Amino acid sequence: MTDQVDLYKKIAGEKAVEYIEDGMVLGLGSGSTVYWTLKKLGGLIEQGLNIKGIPSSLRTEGWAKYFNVPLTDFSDVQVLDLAIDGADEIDPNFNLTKGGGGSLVREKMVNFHAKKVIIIADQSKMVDELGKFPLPVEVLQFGWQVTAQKIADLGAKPVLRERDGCFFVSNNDNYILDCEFNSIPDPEKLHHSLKQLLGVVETGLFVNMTDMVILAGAKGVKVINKTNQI
Ligand SMILES: O=C(CO)[C@H](O)[C@H](O)COP(=O)(O)O
Repeated sequence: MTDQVDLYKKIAGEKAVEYIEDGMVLGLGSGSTVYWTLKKLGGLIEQGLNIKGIPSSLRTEGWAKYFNVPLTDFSDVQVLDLAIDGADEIDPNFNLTKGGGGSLVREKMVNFHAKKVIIIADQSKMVDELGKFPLPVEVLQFGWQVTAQKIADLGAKPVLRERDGCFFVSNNDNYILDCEFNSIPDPEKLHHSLKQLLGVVETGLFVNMTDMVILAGAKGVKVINKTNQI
């Protein structure tokens, strides 16, 4: 990642806090862009802002604690006011590919239960069609080989994710298959086809869940609402 991309992530991440209001319960997404939101949020909390958040990954939980962001969970609140999250790809209909960091199940739960979802990203994440970024699919460890074969039958090349020479294990103790589809013309249809396969826990396709996208790039920061998309 270039310093420039890092800067765009910081700009988008910090911009998102403008939509946070006192008393809100927040969904705290995952990834390096969200890091900047959490850092900025920590500063506002120090100045008296009163919010609490549900983290969508153990990594986010660690950052939130570091920045003194009060945390809660679904035993305490069932509806969140606002979720702020990153993405790996965003299409013109605001469908997303997520899960590059391996937290897609918790991210989807947090976003699904939020009244409003804001996605923050650098400009490069905006694409004409999803699919260049291999689609992360969370699967049970048990029998992952047969699940991978069934996904391959749908036209993908699934690769079991590894980190540091070991199989990557998600926060939910599952594996991730990074599935090269190259082109995903109908994200909703593909999501449903994958969900029908035994062994698939969740897909990284987030369809019809995003209300606003904040994109930062060479031309500055752009806030795009679902109603006036590009
Ligand atoms: O879906 C995610 C993690 O599972 C992240 O939101 C996505 O990978 C974007 O990350 P980053 O902000 O680091 O580019």
